[in-house]
Amino acid sequence: MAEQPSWGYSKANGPYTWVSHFPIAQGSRQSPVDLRSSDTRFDAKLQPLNYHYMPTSSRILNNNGFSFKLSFDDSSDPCVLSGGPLDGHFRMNQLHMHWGCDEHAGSEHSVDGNTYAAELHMVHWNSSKYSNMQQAVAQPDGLAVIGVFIQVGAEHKELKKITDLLPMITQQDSKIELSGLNPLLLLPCSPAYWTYLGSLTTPPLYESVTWIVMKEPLSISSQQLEAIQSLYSLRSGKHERLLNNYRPPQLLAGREIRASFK
Ligand SMILES: NS(=O)(=O)c1cccc(F)c1F
Ligand SMILES: [Zn+2]
Repeated sequence: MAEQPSWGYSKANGPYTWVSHFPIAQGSRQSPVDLRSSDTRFDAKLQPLNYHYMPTSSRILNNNGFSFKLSFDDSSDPCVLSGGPLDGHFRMNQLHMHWGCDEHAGSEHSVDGNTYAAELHMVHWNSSKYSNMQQAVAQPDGLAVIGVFIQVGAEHKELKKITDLLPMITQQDSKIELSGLNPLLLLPCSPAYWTYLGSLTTPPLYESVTWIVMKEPLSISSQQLEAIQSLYSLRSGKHERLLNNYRPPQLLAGREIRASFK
């Protein structure tokens, strides 16, 4: 079996090339999408989201070569999401971000064509139906990801616990302990969200995600955005800045986007 070239975000291996090794890239349930007002419908039956999130104990913050991710030990005192559009309980497995090289592009979802500086993803797996993330990740009802837009403004105190550590993990695969992060403080004040059925936005692009995108963005300082944008990757063998790690919007292909707000 030929070694699969590693995917990435450069011209040579970026989002427009992923279909060659991951044909589902042209599927009918791909993410991200542009959240267009003309495609969204207020759904009064949508429940509020329920978070049973505790300040986490020791966690690993590692860089997979394209982003940093905070992995949670989802066996003990898990952070659990339920309600909203979801059936059952979903355990948080990791959180990570996507960004670009300027503050007006970097999010994956967009709102009526408008993009943000970055987007936080909080990845949960369906612990009511599956035993772990690996089992759930390819199932159509396997994952729920909360997307939170990020714009430049006031400093974000809770995200500072992450951005302060980033200069220490600029090398690919470096890891560092982070404890005491409270994921609840990474959510915006407003409970308003959009929801639709989509996919992972990175290979293998499994169509297994119920997306929940929060309407209200978080603000971080320009210094915090700088720290995020200064992550380096050795993935291509060269020590280079990560210029961007966001996938462009995909076809809605007739899907419905529901809004929890009018
Ligand atoms: N960008 S993303 O949230 O769709 C994502 C990426 C990698 C693994 C995942 F489980 C996942 F959900
Ligand atoms: Zn993501």
